[in-house]
Amino acid sequence: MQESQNPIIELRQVSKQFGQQHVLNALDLAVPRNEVSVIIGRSGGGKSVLLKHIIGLLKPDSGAVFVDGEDIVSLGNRGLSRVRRKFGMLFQEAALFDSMTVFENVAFPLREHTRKSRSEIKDIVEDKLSSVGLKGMGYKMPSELSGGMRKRVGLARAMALEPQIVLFDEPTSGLDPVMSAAINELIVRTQAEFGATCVVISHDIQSTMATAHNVFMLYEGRIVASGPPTSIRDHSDPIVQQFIHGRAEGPIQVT
Ligand SMILES: Nc1ncnc2c1ncn2[C@@H]1O[C@H](COP(=O)(O)OP(=O)(O)OP(=O)(O)O)[C@@H](O)[C@H]1O
Repeated sequence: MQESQNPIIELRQVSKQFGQQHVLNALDLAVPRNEVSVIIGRSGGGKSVLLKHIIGLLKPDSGAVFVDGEDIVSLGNRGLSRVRRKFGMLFQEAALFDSMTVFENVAFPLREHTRKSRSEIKDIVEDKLSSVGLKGMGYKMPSELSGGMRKRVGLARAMALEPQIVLFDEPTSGLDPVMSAAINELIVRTQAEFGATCVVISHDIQSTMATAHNVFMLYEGRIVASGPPTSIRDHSDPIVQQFIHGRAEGPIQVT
């Protein structure tokens, strides 16, 4: 099989429980390369736990996690930090350093992880800021920015090391529809321009349908449906239908 056909992230039979609570239940997931994949599911359904397994912040009780063909479950700290270099991550609240300027925030991973010169770093930071529509904004402090702008700075920082995979944790939560559309466009553009694999965690169905090449629905610790947005929209499973149409009535119990 050609490398391009191998999934970039693969979870095989991954189970994880906290106390008596089974969060992941023999979960299988294969994320294709160089596409936008969106993982949807209920609040508290285990999406963040799944994400933490992908970057090795949590280890499964059983099962295997492969990143770029490498089983990461048995890796120690050194191996994990090497693997994590393949990832950029945009956290829910952008997680900027409030005491640093926008420029310093984006420059941070370059200073931490590379030996690039000041002028090289300056060029990269300016390039990343302009690719997220924030050209010339490097001197601002995060507190001076809107929520959407902060997310864009977060994305510029996540892209600074030109990662193979960018993880987005609820990128549109708390944003108005216009700003959500702008962020969605940015995700699609990030994928297309950088050829990155984008993995998005979301319960924003409209954004999912607009951005995803592939949708995976997580329910009761397993992926219960996967495929392109159209196939998810027309899926026959009543659980999928209830979730994507946001109905209170149906097999999913509101607790
Ligand atoms: N370290 C932990 N210890 C104990 N329980 C945990 C831990 N991490 C997560 N959980 C539990 O696992 C379940 C899934 O949590 P998770 O944060 O993955 O949900 P989620 O799908 O990301 O939710 P949301 O959409 O609301 O962010 C929750 O019930 C949570 O309390």
